[in-house]
Amino acid sequence: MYELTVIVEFEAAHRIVDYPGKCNRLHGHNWSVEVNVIGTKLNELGMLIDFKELKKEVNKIIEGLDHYYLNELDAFKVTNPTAENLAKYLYDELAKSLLLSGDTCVKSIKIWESPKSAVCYSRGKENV
Ligand SMILES: Nc1nc2c(c(=O)[nH]1)N=C([C@H](O)[C@H](O)COP(=O)(O)OP(=O)(O)OP(=O)(O)O)CN2
Ligand SMILES: [Zn+2]
Repeated sequence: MYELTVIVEFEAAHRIVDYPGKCNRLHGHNWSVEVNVIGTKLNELGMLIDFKELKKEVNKIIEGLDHYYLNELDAFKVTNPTAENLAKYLYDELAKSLLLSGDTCVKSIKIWESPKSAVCYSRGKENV
């Protein structure tokens, strides 16, 4: 099994609606997103998936978040833009958009809200 990782970053503002504390107020983060893809079959170049291709797909999704107020986006108008919900959103969007061959699939999305706080989202293949 190969496990491949790319990391992308974006900046965005949010507020955690109904949070009993300061995170209820509008504030921003430099988010760091770690994408993990797994699989067993390498292509003719000896790659699971080209880092370049993977980053391109991740960045297409990130473009929709970068420098936005996340609570105003369709995905987070009702769902609180917590690190948990952002991780799942990124996982779902990437699983939809990524052209993967064989048994290659998105394993997990880990999103860092700060250098000390992160959430990792993953799920079994049966729920994809
Ligand atoms: N499980 C989660 N907990 C919290 C989330 C979250 O998304 N998932 N988010 C927040 C807030 O967004 C907040 O901005 C971050 O909280 P926190 O790390 O506590 O804030 P600071 O960076 O200011 O760290 P301090 O240790 O308080 O200085 C809260 N919790
Ligand atoms: Zn926050």
